[in-house]
Amino acid sequence: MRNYKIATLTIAGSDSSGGAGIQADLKTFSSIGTYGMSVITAITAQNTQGVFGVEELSQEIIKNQIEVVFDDIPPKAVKIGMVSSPEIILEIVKGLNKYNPEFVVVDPVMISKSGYSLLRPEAKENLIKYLIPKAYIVTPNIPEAEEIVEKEIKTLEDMKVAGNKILSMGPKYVLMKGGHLEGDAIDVLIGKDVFEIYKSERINRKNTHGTGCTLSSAITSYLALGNGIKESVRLSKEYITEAIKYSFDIGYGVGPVHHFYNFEKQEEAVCTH
Ligand SMILES: Nc1ncnc2c1ncn2[C@@H]1O[C@H](COP(=O)(O)OP(=O)(O)O)[C@@H](O)[C@H]1O
Ligand SMILES: Cc1ncc(COP(=O)(O)O)c(N)n1
Repeated sequence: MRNYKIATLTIAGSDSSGGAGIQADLKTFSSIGTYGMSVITAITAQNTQGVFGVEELSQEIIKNQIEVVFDDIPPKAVKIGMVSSPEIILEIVKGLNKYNPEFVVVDPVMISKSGYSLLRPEAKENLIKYLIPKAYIVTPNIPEAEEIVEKEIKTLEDMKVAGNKILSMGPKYVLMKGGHLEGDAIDVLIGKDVFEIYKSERINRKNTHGTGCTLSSAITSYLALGNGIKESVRLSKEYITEAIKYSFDIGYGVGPVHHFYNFEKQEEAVCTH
């Protein structure tokens, strides 16, 4: 059930092509039905073919954005994506400590699908030490989880082991995303008293730019709307699966998912009656 009076915030990088980062997050919030706000950490010159430039914003303007947003429209849930540098991470953690939002969803963005590094190597330590412990849920993909636990992940069993290791770093839940393995797209939710597997058929489409951003923003919206963790992940998995299924070719490279497939479906239903 949509409720545009419930505010959600994304703290992330801008993707000029609109498929990932801040733009994907705001589209997802809007599609699922929460009021979306943004704190921009970095600007990328990016399209469906790659990332061609990155400029980080100053700590000062990041702090400023966080404070004016929280002081005026406190978000029910916050999603954190590209954080780029050790200093930016510390600034965000300061903000989280000051305002203490109910739900913090951390998508530990490290490398874009096109292979460009979106997290400086020296920032990994702060990510693990300060940001991951603040998370209600952290949502690594396979390469990110491998980087965090410093171990290869090849099987579902490896995903469980790595997920438990990340859980021991302090978040309440870990969602290990299996999009990078072969076969069905299997994600695993791990918590102290929770273990759930979410499985969908692998969709044979190239348009997966921004899938991780979209999934984590969907979880943020569903949590903000009052769903429990298992239901939020189930609904988000359903949303990303359909968004990939309905994706269309735009640009010359790896295209975005269709964030508003649900609206198009509704229109089709109205037209046929
Ligand atoms: N080809 C696909 N078909 C169906 N689901 C997919 C596909 N690729 C990724 N997913 C799903 O999309 C979500 C994002 O996954 P993943 O690709 O692992 O993350 P990221 O975008 O961060 O690299 C997960 O729920 C994953 O299972
Ligand atoms: C600003 C920004 N944030 C996140 C991603 C990751 O998305 P993907 O893994 O689909 O490239 C990205 N490409 N750009």
